[in-house]
Amino acid sequence: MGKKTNITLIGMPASGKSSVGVVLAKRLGKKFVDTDIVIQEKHGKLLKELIEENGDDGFREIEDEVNASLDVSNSIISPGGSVVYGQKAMKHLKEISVIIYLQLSYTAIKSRLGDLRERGITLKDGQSLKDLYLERTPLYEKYADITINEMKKTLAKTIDEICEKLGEKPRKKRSFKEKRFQKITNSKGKQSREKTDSTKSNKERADKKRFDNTKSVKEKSSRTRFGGEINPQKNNVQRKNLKKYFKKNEN
Ligand SMILES: Nc1ncnc2c1ncn2[C@@H]1O[C@H](COP(=O)(O)OP(=O)(O)O)[C@@H](O)[C@H]1O
Ligand SMILES: O=C(O)C1=C[C@@H](OP(=O)(O)O)[C@@H](O)[C@H](O)C1
Ligand SMILES: [Mg+2]
Repeated sequence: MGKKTNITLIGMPASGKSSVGVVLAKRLGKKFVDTDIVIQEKHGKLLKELIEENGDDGFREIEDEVNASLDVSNSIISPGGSVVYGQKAMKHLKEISVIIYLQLSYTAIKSRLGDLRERGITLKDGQSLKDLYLERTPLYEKYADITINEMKKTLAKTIDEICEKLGEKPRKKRSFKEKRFQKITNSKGKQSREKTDSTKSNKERADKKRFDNTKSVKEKSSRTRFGGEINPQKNNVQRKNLKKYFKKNEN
């Protein structure tokens, strides 16, 4: 497993092979290959059309052939869910990649899937989604090097778990405080926290802008009135005078 630079995701349709695959590729700095797209490109037709024209068995032959001749490196490979029927394809994918099975319950798959035929799933006449799930589960289990249970996990959590199982460094998690507040240093070198701009409400942003504008107008007028730069920290008399001046002018 150590020398393999490719990762192949297998699992039922809608288990997330394509959506998890593309994000995982970005996370690990790898290329992304959706072999359903390779099939469409090669045959110049949509998967749905290929299934209609060639039947389920004909489509699976095409799928087997395309996946078996995949020549890629440093890639996340996301084949279609039916790839596990292809012996040539699975032998090849096993040789060139670490195989990860994205496992999800039947109920979760059913609720994620919309119109089965529209989505182009290869179902034999009279076969239900439940039959398909039961038929395929042992095949996914047979080929998997690693199994990830996706139940009740967000896409990000699934990716974290894949990385963990692959022995990749975990993403540095920022604490709630870090996300909401940024560290600021005042003129005395003391550190405190202020809400980050992206987490401020519109009202808070508007208030801050108004405060900053007022501050700069006050600073400007104080310079004009008292001449040149002032240092309020050092000059208490000047500070007191300034306070009086602003109080008088604000009323
Ligand atoms: N936690 C999740 N992880 C991955 N996909 C999810 C998740 N929750 C909902 N989904 C949805 O499930 C579907 C997965 O589809 P897709 O990535 O095409 O799967 P596959 O390639 O295995 O058929 C997408 O519509 C995606 O938005
Ligand atoms: O499981 C299937 O029968 C299929 C799944 C599809 O891919 P996804 O698993 O990416 O949806 C696609 O390859 C084809 O329409 C057949
Ligand atoms: Mg897919």
